[in-house]
Amino acid sequence: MQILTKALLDNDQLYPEKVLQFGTGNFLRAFTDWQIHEMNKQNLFNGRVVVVQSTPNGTVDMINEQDGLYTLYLQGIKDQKPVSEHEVISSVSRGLNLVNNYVEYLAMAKNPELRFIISNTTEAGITFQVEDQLHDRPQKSFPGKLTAFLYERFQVFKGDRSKGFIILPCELIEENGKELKRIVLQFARTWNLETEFIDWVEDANTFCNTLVDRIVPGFPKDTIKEKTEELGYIDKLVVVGEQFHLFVIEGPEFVKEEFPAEKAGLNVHVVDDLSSYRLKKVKILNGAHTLMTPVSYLYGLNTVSEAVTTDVMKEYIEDTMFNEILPTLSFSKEELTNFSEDVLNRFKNPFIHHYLSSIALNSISKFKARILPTLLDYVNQFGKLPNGIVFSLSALIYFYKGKRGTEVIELVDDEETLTLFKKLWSDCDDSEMKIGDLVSNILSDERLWGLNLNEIPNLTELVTRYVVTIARLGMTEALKQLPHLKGEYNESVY
Ligand SMILES: NC(=O)c1ccc[n+]([C@@H]2O[C@H](COP(=O)([O-])OP(=O)(O)OC[C@H]3O[C@@H](n4cnc5c(N)ncnc54)[C@H](O)[C@@H]3O)[C@@H](O)[C@H]2O)c1
Ligand SMILES: O=P(O)(O)OC[C@@H](O)[C@@H](O)[C@H](O)[C@H](O)CO
Repeated sequence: MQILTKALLDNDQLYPEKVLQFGTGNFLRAFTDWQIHEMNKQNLFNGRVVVVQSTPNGTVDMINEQDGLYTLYLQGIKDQKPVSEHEVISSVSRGLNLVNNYVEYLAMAKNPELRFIISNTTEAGITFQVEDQLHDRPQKSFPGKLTAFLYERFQVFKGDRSKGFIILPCELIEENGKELKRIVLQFARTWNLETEFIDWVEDANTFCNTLVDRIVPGFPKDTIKEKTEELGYIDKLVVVGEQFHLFVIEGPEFVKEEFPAEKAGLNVHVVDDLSSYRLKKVKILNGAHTLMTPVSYLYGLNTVSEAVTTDVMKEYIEDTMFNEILPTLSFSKEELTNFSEDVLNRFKNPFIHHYLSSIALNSISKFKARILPTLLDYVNQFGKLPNGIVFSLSALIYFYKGKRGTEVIELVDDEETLTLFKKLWSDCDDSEMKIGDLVSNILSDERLWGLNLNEIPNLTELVTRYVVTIARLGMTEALKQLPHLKGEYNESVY
């Protein structure tokens, strides 16, 4: 069987390179690269993407081996019917590995048609790294690399204001565009670059805040054999995503003209303020993912669809979403209910195997960003603890013991966090006193949570009670007991 390359395609339209993309992962290939492909099909964009790899485990070698081509499966409910479609995406021109191809990377700054910079370097990517220098090849951080590229552009076109970029970071952090710009300017100052360059970064470039939404489990490791037979060629870069997509860009009107995805019929919106979209999506969708992961995994389940369709778990997830997350949001009840029901239907997508283990990556910082604000809002608004959320926090602490029965859980988090949990759990037996000490130690750690959680009334006691129950009875039994353990907190507030 042949590998997917240009030789297998009839249509070999060579559009100019208009987009520089940082991050070679599944998500962007199923999201913005697909959107560009869709716009190209309608002659609305007529441009291609150069993908640059920043970390050693990227995919550029495979991208180049396949002439930038890959197959995207979009599976889910479309117009109320289950749909599975697949298509070869041809919007990527080539990939560059910055360790070997830094000269080619900087040379792209000379291309007058280059207009967009898109990134998804995970939440860890948009950071300032003090050791980065302008002359490094490459700089370690993504903003460091970007600053060096922008400086090259500024020099090549002698500060021409018409040669700046529209910058669309897709990392799931608050005000991603604003934060990226802040760090680029920090590098410019740290590297003592001219004030004219700083002015050019400010005036000629548009850093947009964005919000992305599409569930992309990535490479279909379970079904690749059947898919390869169906396709009739070998594709090492197959990506699976759901049908649903939403891209909200906070930016000026001209972005809509230059990135005419909405005109192409896609669910892409250029708006003045995306905060309400973000609040709903992160608190409800990502919040529910993060909330269910340790509980469902310890219960013995492996995927999101299993979790939202297994009776006791379904009840736990829905109860917590509707009674604890939703009441902290100030949108109409109807809007929140509809949004949550849509999210639950997306989670049930029978085609998609979205592994809880992949959502579990960096769970502590995800809990802090995606659930903790809801816990705090709930306590402030209602003067009591949200039990379902507290139970998830307890399950998370137990999850970081690293065992599901006899199976070892491959925890992926930063070194410091893993070392802390390992030490605390190795000193702990199942006695209430020891677990109480462990819980109190973890909750007090401001590096993990940004504040001392022991200061929240009754939280330490309730988490201890739940962790003890999980440790002694196991998750299945603990979950069954949750309604009784809730005691006085059991009534609904919504
Ligand atoms: N998969 C989804 O369903 C989905 C949906 C919306 C948003 N996202 C966001 O996408 C990210 C994960 O991306 P993915 O699903 O494509 O995973 P992935 O592992 O396929 O890709 C991650 C990419 O980030 C790069 N990267 C990782 N750490 C980096 C760092 N410190 N600096 C620079 N680059 C770095 C990797 O090289 C890789 O190219 C998450 O941050 C998530 O919030 C994912
Ligand atoms: O991608 P992560 O690891 O940051 O978070 C896991 C999921 O919550 C996330 O990927 C969602 O599926 C996505 O944000 C939906 O748009």
